[in-house]
Amino acid sequence: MKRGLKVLGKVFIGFIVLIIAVVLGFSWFVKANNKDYGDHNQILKSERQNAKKALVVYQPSRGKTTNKIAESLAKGINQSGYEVTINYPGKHMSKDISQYSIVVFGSPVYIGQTSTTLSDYMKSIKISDTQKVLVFVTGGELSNGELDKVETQLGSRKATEKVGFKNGEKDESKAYEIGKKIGAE
Ligand SMILES: Cc1cc2nc3c(=O)[nH]c(=O)nc-3n(C[C@H](O)[C@H](O)[C@H](O)COP(=O)(O)O)c2cc1C
Repeated sequence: MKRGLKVLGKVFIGFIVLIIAVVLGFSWFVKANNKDYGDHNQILKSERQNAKKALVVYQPSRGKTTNKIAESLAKGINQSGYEVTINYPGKHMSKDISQYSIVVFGSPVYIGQTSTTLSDYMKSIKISDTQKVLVFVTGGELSNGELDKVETQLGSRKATEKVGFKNGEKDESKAYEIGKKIGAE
């Protein structure tokens, strides 16, 4: 009887430790999604003279999936003749984005949540109706809700295009083609 209670106690403690580890692990991911990672300005130049400009702003993800998608989209837009600026959202970013004809916003999804660093930046800027806006999210189990949540941060206007990347093998080439297409339109 005493031994049985001892085993039960150990199982209970193990269960509590497991729960704490899971909660800490989840909060680590959520925290990363809401962190300002600072200036990571990168410019893809165009060979065209007086090339039109595009901006790709994305929250990096732990495994770099979102980074790869953002870079592929940027390469596609660049291939269509645009000079593309890529950066993370945050306080370092200019609030005047009127020079960009195309603007891309991207976020990973952790526990149903998109990045608040990205949404705070989106809420702080003005986007005109003449600018093309692409919104994307990355996740394993996406529903339309996450994309809509990011689009809501645009205020009264809608995104030109919304894409969810579900961590598939061909996501990077798909992103490249989408970038090329939006740059060519
Ligand atoms: C702790 C955790 C929670 C996650 N929650 C979701 C979720 O709620 N919905 C979803 O679509 N994907 C979810 N994912 C998958 C990530 O969104 C997906 O892997 C995303 O592309 C970020 O990739 P990366 O961290 O591998 O770079 C989760 C992943 C982890 C590790």
